Amino acid sequence: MGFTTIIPAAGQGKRMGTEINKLFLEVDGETIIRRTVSVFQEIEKCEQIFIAAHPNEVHLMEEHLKDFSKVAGVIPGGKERQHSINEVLKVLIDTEVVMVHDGARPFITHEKINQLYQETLKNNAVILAVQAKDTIKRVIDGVVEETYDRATMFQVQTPQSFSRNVILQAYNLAEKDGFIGTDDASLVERAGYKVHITNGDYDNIKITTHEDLIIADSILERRGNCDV
Ligand SMILES: Nc1ccn([C@@H]2O[C@H](COP(=O)(O)OP(=O)(O)OP(=O)(O)O)[C@@H](O)[C@H]2O)c(=O)n1
Ligand SMILES: C[C@](O)(CO)[C@H](O)COP(=O)(O)O
Repeated sequence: MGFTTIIPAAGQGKRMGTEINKLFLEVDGETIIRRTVSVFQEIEKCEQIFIAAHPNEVHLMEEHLKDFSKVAGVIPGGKERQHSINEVLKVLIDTEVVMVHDGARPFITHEKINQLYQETLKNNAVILAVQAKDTIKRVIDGVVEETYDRATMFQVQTPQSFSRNVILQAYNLAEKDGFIGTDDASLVERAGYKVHITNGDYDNIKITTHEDLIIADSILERRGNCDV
């Protein structure tokens, strides 16, 4: 038994501010999306990878990733990240565990993916998270409403991993209710399941703005370009 990976890659990269989808930008000579896909390609338990691509970039993405044998399909994505993932869920068969991982997080490691997979076999819904380093406050109209106990605050990452029936049920319910969440786990939570966390990695950044490219270079330099 193994798992299927869904990689949402259909965004516009508006906050990056480049003309092309940020996932086609290169970090140290390799595109962000190829870096992300190659980590999953090398994981023995990853059986297949589906990519959600912008409808205008499906062919480009297929060509760009054609040498990855585990890429089983490039599916046209939707308006929001959640819609893109939902389009892939509709074509998924023959898998018991589904991992969703942002195309924009190329520094995920083999160790973290394998750890997450093992945890998903014990619990049906598991996500990577790191302890918040800053104090988190709830703010409305520029005024602080509440300060949270930092010990209970976590920043969540991807991959987020689920038994197939759990993620399918959660996505169907969200679609029925017109609910849009900023991550997959929030859909699973509102469907009534317990979502567990396992230790993430502060290097597992989501490349979102231009400054993140500088951080990306420094992560690669520290890793010597090989430690995944
Ligand atoms: N309609 C969308 C929007 C986002 N994504 C993907 O979801 C991941 C996380 O999204 P984010 O980093 O916010 O990427 P963008 O949406 O491209 O960025 P922005 O919000 O700045 O436009 C990315 O891999 C992105 O390609 C997607 O598949 N479909
Ligand atoms: C799913 C996610 O990466 C968890 O941190 C994040 O919520 C994606 O957010 P975005 O708005 O699509 O960048």
